[in-house]
Parts: sequence; structure tokens; C-alpha cells
Amino acid sequence: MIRTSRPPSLRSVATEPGDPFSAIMRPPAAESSDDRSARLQREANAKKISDSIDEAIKQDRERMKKRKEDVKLLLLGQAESGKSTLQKQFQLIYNPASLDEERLSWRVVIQYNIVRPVLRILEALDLFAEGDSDDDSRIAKSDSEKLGGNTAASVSRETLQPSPSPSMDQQLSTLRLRLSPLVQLESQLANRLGGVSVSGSGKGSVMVRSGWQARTFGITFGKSRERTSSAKGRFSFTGQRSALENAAPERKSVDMDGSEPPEPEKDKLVEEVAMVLMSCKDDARELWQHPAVKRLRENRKLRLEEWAEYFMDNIARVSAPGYIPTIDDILHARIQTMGVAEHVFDVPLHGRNVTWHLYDVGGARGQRHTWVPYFDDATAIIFLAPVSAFDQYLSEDPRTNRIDDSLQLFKQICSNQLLKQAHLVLFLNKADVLAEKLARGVKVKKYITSYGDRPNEVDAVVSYFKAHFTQVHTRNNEGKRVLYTHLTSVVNTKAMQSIISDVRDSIFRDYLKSAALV
Ligand SMILES: Nc1nc2c(ncn2[C@@H]2O[C@H](COP(=O)(O)OP(=O)(O)OP(=O)(O)O)[C@@H](O)[C@H]2O)c(=O)[nH]1
Ligand SMILES: [Mg+2]
Repeated sequence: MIRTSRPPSLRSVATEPGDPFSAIMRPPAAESSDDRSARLQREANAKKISDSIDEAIKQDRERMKKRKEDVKLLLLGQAESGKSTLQKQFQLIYNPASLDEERLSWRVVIQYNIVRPVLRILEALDLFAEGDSDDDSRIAKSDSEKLGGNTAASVSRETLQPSPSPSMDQQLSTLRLRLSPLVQLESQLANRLGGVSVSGSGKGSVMVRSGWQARTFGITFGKSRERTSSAKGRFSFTGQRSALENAAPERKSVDMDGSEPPEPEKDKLVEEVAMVLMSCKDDARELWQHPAVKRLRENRKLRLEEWAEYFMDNIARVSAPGYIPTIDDILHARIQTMGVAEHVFDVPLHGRNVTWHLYDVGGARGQRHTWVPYFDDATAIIFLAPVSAFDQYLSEDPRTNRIDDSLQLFKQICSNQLLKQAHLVLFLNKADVLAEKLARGVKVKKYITSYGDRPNEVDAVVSYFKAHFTQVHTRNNEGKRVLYTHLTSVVNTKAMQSIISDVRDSIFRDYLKSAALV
């Protein structure tokens, strides 16, 4: 880079004999007074521009310096590991108004989280009724093509059961008929969420970019909602690094000044689904509690994901008129992240605020390449590994066990040179789902043969998985950094409050240490 000085015309023109610019910049000998004032005006304008450039450079430097002081926290882990749910818990602690503000926009996701499992149950019943007990190829085809790996339910490859009795058949066909208006709304809901199909994400799944809330929110509330803006939290979608460098848009706040919220505009689709849900809720509940469905679930021929079970269990409440999602509903709602979403919070430290940038990434294999640009200046990582996933396979690659994928991914993160300075936290997540699975009698050794004859109990299973993750860390720990491990259920708000404050303190300890060294 070369260093340049101000053009001489902008300083008092001192005509030095040896200066080649002097002659050029010197005013004409016979300059009229009009020409002189025009020239001085030009010079003043040029100086104004030059000063504003200097000021912008100065501000940029200050911003960069401040950005260096910010904490950058990456939430990493495979798809469905709980990253976005953890982000919501941070939001709940450090910017609760913004989560509150999003409540209504989650309705469409929750509706989708109900319609999908209803559809999956009906599809599973179809397979069941067809009852072709030995045709493995049909089941496998149906598994991968019809249901998709990343659906709200999957049907086991095990042998199907014989057909139910004719009266049961009759009941089920009636339910199917009555539920058809609901099922027909599935693709419209997926479109509303801006879903795109990406390879490996499973047929029929929906992925959204960060900011979808704002889009749905805009639809729900109309422009009047945009008036006030006082909340501190900000978010932006950052598909690429360059987009990140732009200032994150201010999140619009709601009623922080105590004024009445504007009357929500009706979202036609959401209202239509709500009406249909209301009229179908008894049928949906009957289907959910039907002995044939119960048997399929008990036999694990039909496996519903945790969010599907949660919303099916709560279908009456969620389908009631005027339903507004609770925080628990929002924490359980499932939508797949695409790209990298940045969320910004102010976190207090000894009487001042430190800006935290949380990066919530899409965890599916096809999304992982988008993480790398965020590695070089990461302060800390929380890696989420769902310990309940021992009996599940990747939707992107149905031959890979999810625990195995988590371990491989963790190894890559531990050994990554760009991340070697980052504070490392491991969440062994979905402890509640693990406990429930084990209580239902699902055997770990059936899926993880190396588990052998260890007790099929939570403590033993967690210790076993923890030992594996610790070993991966120890073997890939050139920098001798500490690994902080927590057993978590990130949907559990009360427990997460104290875990997040522990994590915050440990990140700040490292942060202050490194600041002291600078
Ligand atoms: N019961 C229970 N559910 C959880 C837990 N963690 C996450 N979930 C649920 O699992 C689903 C997936 O969680 P997400 O936070 O969307 O997963 P993610 O890691 O962001 O997934 P991608 O965006 O696809 O990378 C959501 O419906 C969550 O409510 C947990 O500890 N317990
Ligand atoms: Mg996510």
C-alpha cells in the first residue's frame, strides 16, 4: 500500500520551487475574482469529501476494533441436534422481547409440525394395511422415497404386522377421509415457510433461511408493526461472509413503550389451517390414540420425532380458537436451518455490555461447508451431540448412525487448525429423550454393538458416550485446551438458565485472559 498526502490544492498553496505539483496547482496568473471564488468553492467541496472519507475510515477502524472485542459463539452439530433451540434459549435470556414478538409467526411452523405427522401416520397405516409382511424392498422403497429420511416419522424396516380387523379398517378409513382437508394443506404450508428442497434433506422436509419469522411476521402484522424499534437484539441471515459484514438489521420491537399493539392482519393460510385444525382436532386426536397407531408406535414400526409427539399430545390446545404459541411450543417447534444465521445479544460483564454474536448453522451434511468462513475468529464453540440418537440414522445418509456422525464431526471440529484457540463446550443433548427411550425398553446394544452388556440405563449410556467424545477430544487436542461438558435437554428452560450462565462465565474467563494478554 502506498501512503498519499492531501492534494496541495487543499492546503494553502505554498509554491515551493522544487515541488512539481506547485506549478500545476498554482492559480492562473490572471485569475478573475469569479474564477477565484469558483475555484475556492471546488476546493472546499473536495475537502468536504476528503474529510468524510477520513471520518468513515476512522469509524470503520473503530468498528473493526470493537468487533475484535466481541464474543463470537458458534453453535455446531448435526441436523436436529438442538442448535436453533439453544439459540432460542439464549434469546429468551438476553432478549426475551424479541422471542415474544415472534410468537405469532411460529403458528405456521407449529401447524406444519402437526400436519406432517398426521400425514406420516396415515402413510404408515397404508403400509400396515397393505400388510405385505415379507417384502423388504417395498418397505425400504417406501422408507426412502415416500417418507424421506427427514420426515416427522419413519417406518422401521422390520417386518410389518398383519392387517387389523375389518371394523378397525372401517374406523381408520373414516378418519382418513375426515382428515383429508388437513393433509391437503401440507404443501401450501411448506411453501409459506419458503421451503426449498435440498439433496439429502429428505423429501417433503422444509428448510428455511434465518429471517423467515420476519417474513411471516410481516404477513401477519402488516406494515404498521414496523413503526417502533427499540429492542437490542438483532439478527441477520448470512449465507455468505460478505453479507455478514453488513450491519445486522435492527429487529423491530413490540410495544416496549407500553402502547397497544396494532391489530394483527389476518394471514389467510394460517387462518384457514386453524379453521381446518379446529374442525379436525377430534379426528386427529382419535387417530393419534387409535389402538392401531399405538401398536405401530409400540412396535416401533412407526417412529415419530420428539416434536411430532409433543404437538400430537397437545393437539387440542394448539387447535383451539385464538391459539397463541407458548414459549414451550416455540422451543419444541421444528424447522430446519439453512445457511448460517447470526443473532446478536448484549451480555453484561462487570457492569458493561459485551456484544455476543451467536452463529446458528444448518447441521445437515449439505450445509456444513457454510460453517468454515466463521471459524477463523470464533471465540467459542458449543458442539451439540444428541445422545438420544443412538437408534437413528442420518436422513442424508441412511447408513450412518447419528452418534457415529456426531463423533466424526466432533473430531473434525477438535482437530481444525482455525478453531484451535476457540473455547470448547460440548452439550450431550436430548437427555430427556434418551431417558424416555430407555424407559420404553429400547436397547442401546441393538444399535451400538460395542455397548455390549453394560446396563441399559441413563447414567451408564451417558458415561459411555461421554467417554467416546472425551477420547476424541484428547486425541485431537494439540493446544491442550479444556473441554467443558454438560448433559442437557435444551427444551428445559429452567435447567438451561443455569447451564447457559455457567457457559457464559467460562467463556468470559477465557475472554478476559486473552484480553489481558493483548
Ligand atoms: N425433547 C427434546 N427436544 C429437543 C431437544 N433439543 C432439541 N429438541 C427438538 O429437536 C428438534 C430439532 O432441534 P433444532 O434446534 O431445530 O435442531 P438444529 O440442530 O437446529 O437442526 P438443523 O437446523 O437442521 O441443523 C426441535 O423440534 C427441538 O424442539 C431436547 O433436548 N429435548
Ligand atoms: Mg437449526
